[in-house]
Amino acid sequence: MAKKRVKKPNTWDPNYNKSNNSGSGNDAYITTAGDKKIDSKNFWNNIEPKSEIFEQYYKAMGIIDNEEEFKKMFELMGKPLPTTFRINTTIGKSLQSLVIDQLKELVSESSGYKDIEIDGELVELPSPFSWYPNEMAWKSSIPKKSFKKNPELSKFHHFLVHHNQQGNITRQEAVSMIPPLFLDVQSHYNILDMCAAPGSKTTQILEDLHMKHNLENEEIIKRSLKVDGGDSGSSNEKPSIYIPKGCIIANDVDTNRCYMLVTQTTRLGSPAIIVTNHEAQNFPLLYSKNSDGSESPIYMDRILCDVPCSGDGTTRKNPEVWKKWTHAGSIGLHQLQIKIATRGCQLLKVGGRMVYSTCSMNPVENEAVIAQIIQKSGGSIKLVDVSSQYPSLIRRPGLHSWTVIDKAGNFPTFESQPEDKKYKLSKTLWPPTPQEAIDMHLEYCMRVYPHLQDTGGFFIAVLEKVSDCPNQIGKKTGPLNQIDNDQTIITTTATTTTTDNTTTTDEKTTETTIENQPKKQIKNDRQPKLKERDKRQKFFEEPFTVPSEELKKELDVVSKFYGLIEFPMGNLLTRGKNSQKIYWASDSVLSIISNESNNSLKVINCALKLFQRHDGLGAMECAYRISQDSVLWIEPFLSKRIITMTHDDLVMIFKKNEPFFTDFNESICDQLKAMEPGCFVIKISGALRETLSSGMVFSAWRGKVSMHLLVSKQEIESYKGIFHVIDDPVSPTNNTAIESVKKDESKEISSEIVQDQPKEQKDQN
Ligand SMILES: C[S@@+](CC[C@H](N)C(=O)[O-])C[C@H]1O[C@@H](n2cnc3c(N)ncnc32)[C@H](O)[C@@H]1O
Repeated sequence: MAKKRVKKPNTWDPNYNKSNNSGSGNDAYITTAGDKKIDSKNFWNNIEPKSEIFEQYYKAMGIIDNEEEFKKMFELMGKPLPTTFRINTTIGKSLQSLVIDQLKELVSESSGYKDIEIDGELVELPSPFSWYPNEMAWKSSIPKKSFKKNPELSKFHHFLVHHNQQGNITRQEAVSMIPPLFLDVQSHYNILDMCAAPGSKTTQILEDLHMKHNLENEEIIKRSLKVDGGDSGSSNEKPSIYIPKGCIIANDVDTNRCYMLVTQTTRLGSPAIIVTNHEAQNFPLLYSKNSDGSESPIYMDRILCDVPCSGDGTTRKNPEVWKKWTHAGSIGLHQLQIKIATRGCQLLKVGGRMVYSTCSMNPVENEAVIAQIIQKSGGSIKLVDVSSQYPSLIRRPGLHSWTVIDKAGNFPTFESQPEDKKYKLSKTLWPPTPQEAIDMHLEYCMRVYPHLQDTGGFFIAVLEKVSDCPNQIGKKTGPLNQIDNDQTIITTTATTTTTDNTTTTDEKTTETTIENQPKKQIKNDRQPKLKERDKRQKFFEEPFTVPSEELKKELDVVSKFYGLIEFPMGNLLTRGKNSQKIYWASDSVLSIISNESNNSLKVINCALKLFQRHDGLGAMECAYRISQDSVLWIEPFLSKRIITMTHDDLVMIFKKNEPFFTDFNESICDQLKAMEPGCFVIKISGALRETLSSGMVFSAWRGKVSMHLLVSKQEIESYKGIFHVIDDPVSPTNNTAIESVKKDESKEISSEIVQDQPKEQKDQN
């Protein structure tokens, strides 16, 4: 389904990250590469990109044996990152190729994009990454200040802003795109993203989850357009096939960051997502109900374990790393990383794949963690050799040995530590024996160093589960088979502070195996105990539920009102007492949410908001409005209350805000008059890209004599800019307009994150 996205914040706006204060994850840049601020002392906050102990540590570690190369790497680590972005896959294949064609044309030599010099320096051409499939990811090293200085460059900037606004491209750091690629997502998979916020990888995975059906159904889209001339929006094909069978559960321990996840993923508008708020190391095993009433554990097909880390590969966007780097940073996180990865292994399906990643180069957070989980797994977890996948991605093999150094010295082995230190540093920090390292193929891990392809530093390991783990949860096996050996309860007394994407953790851990628990308690308690801290941090989110019989009757009225044809009414969920909001869930999401055995799942948000009830507008046939977030999805199912308009009609609506029916041509005026008051859908006619708005869909309100769009003010202002209803906000000659739109967008982003998100959650009733 060719989907055009709306409500995209402008991530090229230098105010963007300041206002959303996302502060972490791989895409939480303070500003864009090449921006004036990056080059100035402001970006580095007067921090000199240098640290003796940092450099010395990696030199001693011998991660790169060639001295020149090592020097080159550290020099680059003190320079800003290029701007990188992905073309979204959910927009459909035709639109994808159109965006790529436009990009190529824009940066081609024939467009005058040759030997452009700015301030005496030759500008490098934007180009696709050779390792990313189908030219869907690009890099640009053009400094922002240059956009104003050259008309060809300003056209490129215009392109970026426009397509970002339209949701056709997403800004994402290059290394952050790697782990989802190795997850090898299929649309029927259940996927768990254990530490997901702010959600750049989740978004990419979610797109992949939807991609297969997009490719498969491209032909179907064309056929249905032919049948109805492309303007009625209805289709002869069953539209429900567009929804992936699987789902992604995006989890994060930090509630505020979970709301960022909601913002990121809502933009994609998917019914196949659940956002949860758990400690990843205690993430509960979920169950599905079988037709005979029994239950089966849901093991995940894919798990992304992008753990909190010291982030010392992120110096190019987080200059603070230079100031804060210590030996202890990685050591303090090592145990938590092991626990999260261990839980991931327990929740993984046999035959499933888990990708472990960090934006740290420290083996203590990487190979040491992998070695430990393989050793503990009794042969059930293996590293996968992915050297033949994405061969043009330049990477170095995982290390077989390393040294553990703390600020007091350098300890070649665990045993060589002074006695008084031994209780402080865990043995797992040290490398396995050389033979063990060979046997577990630590070289299959991947190290991406900044200088290899002008990125940040990153570590990725692809693991496969070949059999049940020794302490497999959810299995009634072995001596513990009288009870549902569900959990190894990990009680972690931890103070986890997350700043940017570095996390400092001070923790003491006790693992209590099932034997130590009173039987009765375990039997009745499938989910891990809430930690004291979690109990204090009460969970206020209202649960999602399946509609009551009474609500189902109301929804039948809604279905008739909009003339829904073949819409999966059984896949609806509601939230809160008054059922004001109705959500559309994929089969997997529905199966998880509707099973009361999963009630302890702390769901922040899930599925796709479809309808919102608005009472108090006087008597009307249907009080449920279609949410703008889901209008693209529901439009193919509508047989009523849909009006096709032209680009010019849309521009007129933007100009007048609330035009009278009589402001439209006779045909539209008659259609409006013939409708009962209430929500309706506007589809803009025209073949792909015939006009800027062709194919766009809007939720709208039919009043007594006039109509208006049910779209936020900020979005309307952005559209006005794009459609030249006001001065072009991205024109290089119109700085005042740029500033005003940027201001609005930053307001929108910050209010979405700071106010709307929690509010949205609060009034889910
Ligand atoms: C490196 S960031 C993840 C970036 C994210 N995967 C992305 O691509 O946008 C690590 C995340 O782990 C979260 N975190 C820290 N400790 C955690 C825990 N015990 N369980 C789950 N999440 C945790 C942090 O809040 C942070 O959002």
